[in-house]
Amino acid sequence: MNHLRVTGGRVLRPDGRVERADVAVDRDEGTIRAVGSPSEVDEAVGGAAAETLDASGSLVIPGLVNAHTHVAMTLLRGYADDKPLDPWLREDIWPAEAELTPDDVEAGAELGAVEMIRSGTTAFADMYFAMDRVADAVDRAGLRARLGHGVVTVGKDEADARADVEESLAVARELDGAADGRVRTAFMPHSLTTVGEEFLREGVAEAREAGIPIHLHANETTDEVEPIVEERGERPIAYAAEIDALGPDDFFAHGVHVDDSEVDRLAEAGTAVVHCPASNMKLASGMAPVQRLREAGVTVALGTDGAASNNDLDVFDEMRDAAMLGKLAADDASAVPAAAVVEMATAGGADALNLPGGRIEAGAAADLTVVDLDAPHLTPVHDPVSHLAYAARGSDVRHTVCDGQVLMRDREVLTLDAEAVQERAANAARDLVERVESA
Ligand SMILES: N[C@@H](CCSC[C@H]1O[C@@H](n2cnc3c(=O)[nH]cnc32)[C@H](O)[C@@H]1O)C(=O)O
Ligand SMILES: [Zn+2]
Repeated sequence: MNHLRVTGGRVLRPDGRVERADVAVDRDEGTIRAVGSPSEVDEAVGGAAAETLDASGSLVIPGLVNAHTHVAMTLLRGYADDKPLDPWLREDIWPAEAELTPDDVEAGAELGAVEMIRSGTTAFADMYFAMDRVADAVDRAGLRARLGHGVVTVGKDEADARADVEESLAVARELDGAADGRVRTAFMPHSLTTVGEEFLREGVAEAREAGIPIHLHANETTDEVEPIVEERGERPIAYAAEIDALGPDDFFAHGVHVDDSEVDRLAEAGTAVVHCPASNMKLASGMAPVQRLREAGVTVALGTDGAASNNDLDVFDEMRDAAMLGKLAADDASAVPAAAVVEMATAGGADALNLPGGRIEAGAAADLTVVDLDAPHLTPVHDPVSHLAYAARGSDVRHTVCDGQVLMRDREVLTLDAEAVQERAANAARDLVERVESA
């Protein structure tokens, strides 16, 4: 067996316990072979020689999952801030995106990949365009992702709108299984208000036939809920169900303005919600009822959303924001506790995206993050799970492993040339802004 051994650390197990253990990874299979004491692991792997990753003084956790982003928006980080969603998109973001080339998308996706690897994220969901270039970046980076082309039909003529739907379906069919199976796909209408009903119905029907899941922005702002209620006399989640977009493999971003009936429908349907607390705070969209969603049995994952509304891709920040905002939203300091946000960022994310990973146990995908606890801001360690939620940062990540491959060792990214990626992205962003200004 071609074997990687993570040694000397403490390991976060699926039941939330933290125990001293080694982890043996079968690199050919990309799976975890054994978790246990050094001698137990020796026995399980038959003494096979191994590459080792030192985890002493560190915590080994499942690779974090960023379940909703637009990764190439790293190029627009800090480009337009301090506005609500609708004018922010229409006045700043969409005009800039109109000038983005496929090369830019690739440069931004690579930058995002470096940022994610460095902060311990091993899997993400991405809604954008030029997705073949995003898939290439995922392939080179060694990450895992569920990718889709975002469809917008408002303001487009019939032919353009239909072409956008067709492109999303084609991308979902063609890219599924790319990067040695680490890329999976979804049909991704942008939202229930930016895609017209007939296009939603047609696209969803085709996606269903092909077994492709659906991802969209849902109930993000009141501006998005009210027109649906006014026009249809029903709330967005009911509308989603009516057009057959509320299935057990589907996952919706935001779910900020969902009422009790919608929470129950999501739970019954098994549709996951990706909570994006930083984006919701920054755009002043509102507070998602995370505690209520979880109590109802909805799978809740965490997402950063794009870097232009966050402004980074660090899932550690998202854990802390989710805990803080969840308490404020519920008016209860015991709501959304540390263990809950850690679960949302790991198993919850993997379950929402229906991707392997999210749990450190024999047979699971070898997607692991090793967090260095030897730092002043992480001392003392009364409770490592508390530290993950409330005190650790992405920069505390030491090693990142995805699908059994070491993507970062001792804070050095191995799969991409981080410096070159950063320089290319900075140049692409500068040129982009020049084009936007002269357009
Ligand atoms: N094919 C579409 C692109 C859709 S990609 C997904 C879109 O979501 C946008 N976006 C980013 N963050 C948010 C958010 O928080 N809510 C809604 N849309 C967002 C993003 O800028 C991007 O335009 C077109 O040609 O316009
Ligand atoms: Zn988004």
